[in-house]
Amino acid sequence: MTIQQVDEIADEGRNWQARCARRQLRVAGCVVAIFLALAAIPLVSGGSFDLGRYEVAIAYIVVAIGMNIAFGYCGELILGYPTIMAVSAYTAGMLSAHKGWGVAATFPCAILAGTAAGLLIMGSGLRVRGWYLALITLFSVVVMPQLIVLGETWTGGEYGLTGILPIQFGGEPLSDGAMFELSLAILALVLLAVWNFLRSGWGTRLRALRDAPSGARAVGLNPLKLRLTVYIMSSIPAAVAGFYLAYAEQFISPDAFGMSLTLLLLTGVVLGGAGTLFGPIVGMVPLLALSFWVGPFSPFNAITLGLGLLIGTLVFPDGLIPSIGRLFKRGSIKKDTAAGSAADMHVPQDSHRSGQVTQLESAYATEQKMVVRIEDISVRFGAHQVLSGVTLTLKQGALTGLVGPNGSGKSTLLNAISGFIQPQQGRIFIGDKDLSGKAVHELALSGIGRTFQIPQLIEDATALENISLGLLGQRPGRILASIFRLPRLVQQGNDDLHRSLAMLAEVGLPASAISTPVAELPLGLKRIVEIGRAVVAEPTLLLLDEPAAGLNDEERLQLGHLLNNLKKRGITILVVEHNVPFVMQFCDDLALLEAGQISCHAATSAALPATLLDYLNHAPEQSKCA
Ligand SMILES: Nc1ncnc2c1ncn2[C@@H]1O[C@H](COP(=O)(O)OP(=O)(O)OP(=O)(O)O)[C@@H](O)[C@H]1O
Repeated sequence: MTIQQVDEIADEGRNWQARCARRQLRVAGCVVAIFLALAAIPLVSGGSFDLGRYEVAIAYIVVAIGMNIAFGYCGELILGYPTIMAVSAYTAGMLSAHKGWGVAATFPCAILAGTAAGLLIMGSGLRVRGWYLALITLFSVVVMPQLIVLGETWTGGEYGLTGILPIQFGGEPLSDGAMFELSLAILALVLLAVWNFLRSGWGTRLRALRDAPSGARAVGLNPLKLRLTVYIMSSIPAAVAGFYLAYAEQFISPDAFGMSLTLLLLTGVVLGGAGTLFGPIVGMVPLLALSFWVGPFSPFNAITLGLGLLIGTLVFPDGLIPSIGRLFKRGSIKKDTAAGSAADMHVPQDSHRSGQVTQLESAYATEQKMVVRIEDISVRFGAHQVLSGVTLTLKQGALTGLVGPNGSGKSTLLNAISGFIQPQQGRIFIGDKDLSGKAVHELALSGIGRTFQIPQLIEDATALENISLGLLGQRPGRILASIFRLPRLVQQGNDDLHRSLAMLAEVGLPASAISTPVAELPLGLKRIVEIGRAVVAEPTLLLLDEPAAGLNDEERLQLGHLLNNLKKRGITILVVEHNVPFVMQFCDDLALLEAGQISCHAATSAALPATLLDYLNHAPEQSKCA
């Protein structure tokens, strides 16, 4: 890549950062203006009935914001939020009504109880996904009102709980106006906390878990830890809303936490745009307005909500916010039609092939520079023995091509090395370190990077964001530091952004990839983005699964040059590839996998053994050596 091209990317990176900062400032300005306007409502509003309705509406919006973290950003179909609200509301209500506790004491109890209930309900998400998870969590919404009725001595049963003491300030109960301002303050704080949380890198982590779970694990993200974080973060707003409702109404009944609330929340999040920060607000406001217009207890309420969902999703299939965003973007996309062309790739020509490689496996094993050793790996699926005692040694900075017939187990071997499959026997060493039995994310953190036959990327994120995921996988992801936007974390985010930009330039992506969603890139560039994501974390071993598949001659050549450059950085590369000209041109040595074993391992710089030549000459016509 020329200095001019590197400068071009650095310029575009700076422009992109400036554009993002400007957009965030504009959005923050609008939000502050809206909140200030809303704060004036008590001055013009009719009275406590109207204010009470607005407070309920705001509480529901707070819950929808929490739901959006799990459902929108992480793709977890969790519907049990009314239950979390109920647990929190009843905890606060009962402690206040029966024990006379003040707000300072009931608040932590309610939030803890609500969050614990959230973890309990959502815990099944650690085992099941999709509709199973939806059904289990929905079940809690059906059961909760019955539990409340069963515990009527404490909860007041179906007639509701009364006697909740009002929130006091200076010995006086808060006025209706002050209660409304409190609800606004809660909404503002929750929105700010969630915004900070999502833009600190957690948003990218969660979207990776939603769209590319294997990719997320391959960069070092622990899905269990991520999901627990999501469950806690999405439960807290519901718990806060439940707590607030108990005090706002000073009366709670089981009817308030039923199925219709679930429907309202789901509709609002989907209609506004799941996975967008302001989607739940934009979706909930018209629905709540409709609901209040029809009457919350009217039989037409559910019908109106259902119609709203139907019409909304037909007209705005991705939700209101993405549709509005597309309208604004349309002009710029038209202008930028060349954004994703593979021909824009800027990969420097490598100056030389790697040095001599040794001939056979036994010889490799004695080399001082040996870094990766795969020993006696066996994998069986049921009765099907795919790998039987595969042993392979890879030298530092060498590019080894793993070839073999379809179904011979090449991808299985990559999966076994990277932890996606636990082999029945065998060991994997990087240097002296035995990595056998480790989980995928642990192996990623130990220096194993990989790509996939079908790229595992966040399709609606830009190439730059996808590459930065490689670094996010290495970071501990501190939740409180993210919410409070501690300067140390912001600095690290900036450093990571610059490293990701440098990687984008190094792998030869065009400057336009900084702001182009990868969904708009051709397959060749997607593969390069995946390589960038793996390499930015500076792996010791890079595993590539058919990176040249579907590429044209020019793109293959560019990919080969890129791999040569990565080798020069000392990265050991194992590439599964069917394309014979590609492996002959770029690989330092070739390993042939047949009948579950490495039948031959030799350097491409020397005369190839007959077994390997025979395989290469009988490879499919389109991939034969010219
Ligand atoms: N998770 C799995 N469960 C059961 N069988 C599997 C699984 N993964 C792979 N296999 C089987 O293992 C064998 C090897 O598959 P693998 O994908 O590793 O082959 P490959 O050499 O990479 O093939 P190709 O070159 O076509 O990609 C195939 O018969 C495949 O059906």
